[in-house]
Amino acid sequence: MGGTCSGASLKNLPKKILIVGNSGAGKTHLLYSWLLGRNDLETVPTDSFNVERIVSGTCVYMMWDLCGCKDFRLKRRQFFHGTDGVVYVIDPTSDSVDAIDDLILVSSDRDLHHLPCLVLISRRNDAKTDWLVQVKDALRSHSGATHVMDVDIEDQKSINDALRQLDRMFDPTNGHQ
Ligand SMILES: Nc1nc2c(ncn2[C@@H]2O[C@H](COP(=O)(O)OP(=O)(O)OP(=O)(O)O)[C@@H](O)[C@H]2O)c(=O)[nH]1
Ligand SMILES: [Mg+2]
Repeated sequence: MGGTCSGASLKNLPKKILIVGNSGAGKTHLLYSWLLGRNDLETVPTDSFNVERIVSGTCVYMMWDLCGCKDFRLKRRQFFHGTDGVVYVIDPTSDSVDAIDDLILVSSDRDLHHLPCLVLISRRNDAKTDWLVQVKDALRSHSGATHVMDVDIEDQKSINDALRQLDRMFDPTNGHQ
C-alpha cells in the first residue's frame, strides 16, 4: 500500500539549493562558512560535489556545492532536477565572457529559470570592471526572483548576510529574532 504525504510535511522538507559558479569562485568556502559559522577555512578544489544540511532561521536547506570546472558542466545537469533555489557565485577576476555565458546558461535552464536565484559577487575589490550591469543583464531571461550582492569571504558578517538574503527569498518574514 502506498503511503500518503501531507502538505505540511512537504513544506518542512529541506530546500534543495545548488551552489554553482566557476572554479575558485569561493563556493566551497561559502558552504562550509555557512555550516560552521567561521571563515578561517582551507579548501581544496571540488572533484564532483559537496552536500551539507544547513539550518538558518526558519529555513532548512540541503546545499549542493558543485564542481566549477568546465569539464563538469555537462555532468552537473543531473543535479538540477528537484532544485528549489540557486546560489550563483561569480569570481569577477575570472574570464568575464565565460562567467556571464555560464550564468545565462544556468539561469535560463528549463529546470532552474523560475526559481529564486541569488548571485554573489566575490573578490569585488580585485575586479577591474563593474559586474553589476552585466550580471543583471544576464538574468533577463530568468523568471524567478533574483538578488545580486557582493560577498567577501574574508568577512563572516558578509557571509552571514548572504545566507539571510537567501532566507528572505524563501520566507520574507524570516527575521532571525
Ligand atoms: N580573498 C578571497 N579569496 C577567495 C574568495 N573566494 C574564494 N577565495 C579563495 O579561493 C580559493 C578557492 O575557493 P573555493 O571555495 O575552494 O572555490 P570553489 O568555487 O569551490 O572552486 P571549485 O571547487 O574548483 O569549483 C580558496 O582558497 C578561497 O579562500 C574571495 O572572495 N576573496
Ligand atoms: Mg569547491
